[in-house]
Amino acid sequence: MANTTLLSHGNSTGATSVPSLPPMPTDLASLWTFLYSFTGLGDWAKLFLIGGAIESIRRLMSTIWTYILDMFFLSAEFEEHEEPYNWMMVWLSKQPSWSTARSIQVSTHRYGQSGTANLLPGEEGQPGDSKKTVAYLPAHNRTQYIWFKRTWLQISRTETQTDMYNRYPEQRLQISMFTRGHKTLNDLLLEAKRAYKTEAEDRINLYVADSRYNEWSLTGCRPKRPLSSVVLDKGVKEHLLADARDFMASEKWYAERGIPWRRGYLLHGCPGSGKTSLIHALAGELNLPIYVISLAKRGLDDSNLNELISRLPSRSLALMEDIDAAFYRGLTREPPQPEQNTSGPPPPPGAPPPASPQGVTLSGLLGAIDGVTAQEGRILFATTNKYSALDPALTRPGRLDIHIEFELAGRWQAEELFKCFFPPTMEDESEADEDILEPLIDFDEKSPIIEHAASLEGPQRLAVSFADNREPCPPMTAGEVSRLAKEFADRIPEREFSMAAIQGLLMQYKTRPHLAIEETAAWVERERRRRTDAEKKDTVVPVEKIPSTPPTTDEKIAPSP
Ligand SMILES: Nc1ncnc2c1ncn2[C@@H]1O[C@H](COP(=O)(O)OP(=O)(O)OP(=O)(O)O)[C@@H](O)[C@H]1O
Repeated sequence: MANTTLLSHGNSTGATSVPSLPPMPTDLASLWTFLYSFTGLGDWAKLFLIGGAIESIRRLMSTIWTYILDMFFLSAEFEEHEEPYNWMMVWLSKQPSWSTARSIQVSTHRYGQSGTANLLPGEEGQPGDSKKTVAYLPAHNRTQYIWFKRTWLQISRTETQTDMYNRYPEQRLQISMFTRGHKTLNDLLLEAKRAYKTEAEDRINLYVADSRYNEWSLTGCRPKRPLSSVVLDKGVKEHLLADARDFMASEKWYAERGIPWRRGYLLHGCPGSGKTSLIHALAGELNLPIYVISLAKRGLDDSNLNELISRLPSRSLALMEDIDAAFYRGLTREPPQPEQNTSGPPPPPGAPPPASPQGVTLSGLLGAIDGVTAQEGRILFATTNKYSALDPALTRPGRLDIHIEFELAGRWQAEELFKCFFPPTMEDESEADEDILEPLIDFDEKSPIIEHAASLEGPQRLAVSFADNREPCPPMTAGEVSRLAKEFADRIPEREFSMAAIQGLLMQYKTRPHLAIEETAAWVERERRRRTDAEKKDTVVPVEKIPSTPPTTDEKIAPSP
């Protein structure tokens, strides 16, 4: 009241009067009464309380819902760099649901299966093409539903960013299902794995190191190569196969004697003699995937290599090609020397030494091959063309137990290779009939194409030889093939050319065995001349110019590092 009086007094000049304020609160109750006296604030308080209550109820409901979902829904995630992702994608591509789905991805990706898949459903394609059709898959960033054995599956595919430039986006697949136990998921995985394996039955999976995660990643697969197509001196491949089979079946034997269950093979010798081809064929026989280790790969150092080798799955085949070439100046136990920078300004004082060009050292490699972290149950194959450059520590038993030398082709190998190229297509005739087939090379008796080819000379003749490779091979009995093979081998000098070179010769006459034999002597002369010229010039032998591109059967398992 005193205030009011005061104000009244102040307004004695005739100004309008101001209503009096409630007294200032002195305790909590009066503070509440004081605040409540402001009508707007009271409404705000009500709103606040109601909003808070609604949000709490929403959160509670969400927790209960998540709990219910967790109880009744099972959610499985698949990441692109892991193998189950490929199983699932192959399985999904086989589901008929996508042919009627409203939102799909049309994909030519084969998820670890080899070959291309470019045909559309119903499309015929060229003869000889792969008959694989493009796959229909669930679209990205959409949730889709399909049934699996009366269980409802919710499928979502997403792409996650792995670095700030999103250079290597990673695909993820999430499958949720309305089920309490893991049985349905196991059944699904089993079915997907089976579908994947059926597709890959006659193939070998190839893995290389993925530098992003330093993990193995499936790069593709190759058709299995029949062991019979690799022609080596008698008994070599049989011995190797028997040894590898025995090793795979001897886990207990190794454990009982405390010997690490590992086996190493070193294949050495001249280029193009079948080292890689043999490994490829053996992997197919043993049904093992191949893990290619490129020691010269940029960024691979001792610790990465160690980690990779320790991550090799048991029962796998690790391949180190050109093991000598992986090292900067041959294999040595010396630590890597940093390169001398002879050009450009000298490094500032205190600057770190330049990075060594040598990522993996010999001691790092030795440790990785048989160190404590090295995986058990794996077979290691190493190849080299420079056996003498290898350190004895690397080639000692325990690391590389069996060494096999590959020589230039012998006559017997040339003969067998010829038989591989021209298998018999007719039943053997009686002995009497076989005699009629003599003499072996008789161009008068051959088809007009052969007659024409025989009448040509030099490069023209070579050009015709490729153009005519589409002609069917003349039918031959086993007896005739044997005689032709012998005739061919007699014209190949013993241990002078590699099997790859002889294969190159036969490739030019894929369907004309007689012409191949006829051409052999000239080919040998040409090769010798080329070699002498190259030796004179001391240069690399250039590959012979080929007039048209024949189909290639490059059997390299992995690209050279
Ligand atoms: N012994 C062989 N039997 C059958 N084919 C062979 C043989 N040797 C080589 N070839 C053929 O030659 C080509 C090259 O063979 P491969 O790559 O296996 O030789 P390599 O010894 O591993 O050569 P490099 O040492 O240069 O890597 C392949 O196409 C393969 O089919």
